[in-house]
Amino acid sequence: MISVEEALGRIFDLVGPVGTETVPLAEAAGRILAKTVTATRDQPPFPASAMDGYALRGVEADPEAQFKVIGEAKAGERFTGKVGAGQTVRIFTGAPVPEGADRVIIQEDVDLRGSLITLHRDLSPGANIRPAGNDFRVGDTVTAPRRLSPRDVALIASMNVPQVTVARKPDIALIATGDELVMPGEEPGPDQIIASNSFGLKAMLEAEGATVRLLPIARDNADSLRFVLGLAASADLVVTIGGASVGDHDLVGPVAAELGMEQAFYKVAMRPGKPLMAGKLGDAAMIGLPGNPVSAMVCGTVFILPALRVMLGLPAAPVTPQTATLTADLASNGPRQHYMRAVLDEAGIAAMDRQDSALLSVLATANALIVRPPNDPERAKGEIVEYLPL
Ligand SMILES: Nc1nc2c(c(=O)[nH]1)N[C@H]1C(S)=C(S)[C@@H](COP(=O)(O)OP(=O)(O)OC[C@H]3O[C@@H](n4cnc5c(N)ncnc54)[C@H](O)[C@@H]3O)O[C@H]1N2
Ligand code: MOO
Repeated sequence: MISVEEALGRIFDLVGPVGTETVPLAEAAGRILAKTVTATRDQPPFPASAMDGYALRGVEADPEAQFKVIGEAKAGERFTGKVGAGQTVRIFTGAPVPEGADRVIIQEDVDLRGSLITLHRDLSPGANIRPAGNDFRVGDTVTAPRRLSPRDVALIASMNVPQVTVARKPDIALIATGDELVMPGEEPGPDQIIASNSFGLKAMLEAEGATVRLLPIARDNADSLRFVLGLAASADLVVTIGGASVGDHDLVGPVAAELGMEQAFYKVAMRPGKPLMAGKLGDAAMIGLPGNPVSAMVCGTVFILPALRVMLGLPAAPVTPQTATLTADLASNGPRQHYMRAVLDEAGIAAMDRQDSALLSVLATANALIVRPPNDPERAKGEIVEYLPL
């Protein structure tokens, strides 16, 4: 059995960036920017008023000084003349500051009578002018790779860039296996249960940026598994669920081998998730997840999400653990790295009572996985432990 770190390294060797596509900016949020965006203009493109008020020559802004209003500048329409001595231009927020003026007096600091303004005795400080290029200049960049936030999208729009090059969404084929499984909404037989892992994993991987195809459930015979694996042929990553262990009906390893899978590893020193396998099946990477629901979701978090990030052009890196203070003792750990379902709150973190890898109700209540290294000794309340947020 290899360590989690070694397994993740071997999975990184199986995957690479899947290529790029161009999308309209309106559809770019959440996508991974693949090509750095460069501003094609300055923002603001001219010195702009930051307030509604009166533009004038700052040296003349003495208390109770008077100015003649000679015109108006609004956002979208500049005043084309020049502001001279004793003159002012009525100006609104976002308007180009007229030539000759270098200060905007806010309208609250002014009395207007006819076409004459008188400044108040106490004036608010500041010129109230945003210099040209104050926000960004031609040539400034939004660098790739990065996941585009709504804030990035607003900035790119402001740079007058209508479409962006992003990583193509990796195509992931998900295959649940087992005679015991039916789809949610179907009528299960007396010995059957509902396929759940595929739905949890689809949600997890799509939230990260993949397109996930749920293929038909493969039955516990080689023909069925061969057939469904055939449907996955064009995928970037094939993920099977279940049938990975050592039982007579655990066929994923043998059938994938028969189809030419080059195995990178089988079995990892982790809990849950021990019977994990990975390899290359044709051009696709293949990951065989254990069937126990919590094992599948934990392996998805620890291995598939980091692999997906590499496929999206992001750096190869494990999920970054965080630290928290234990609010309850922990027993010593065995030889496998243990990902314990836990609840994190303001007081700290505590492992949940039931850690069976079949319990989705426990996983759904958990909001963190405490990471226990192999052979970690007993840990007492108050000690610091590492965890992965869920
Ligand atoms: N003799 C041994 N038995 C087992 C070992 C072992 O080392 N020696 N390992 C155990 C561990 S650990 C795990 S994890 C499981 C993994 O087994 P498989 O990957 O072969 O999974 P299955 O047997 O197909 O299923 C296990 C369990 O999960 C349920 N399942 C499967 N797929 C789904 C799905 N899509 N949605 C919901 N539930 C699913 C399945 O019904 C079983 O209950 O093996 C142990 N055994
Ligand atoms: O490795 Mo199994 O995943 O502990 O239930």
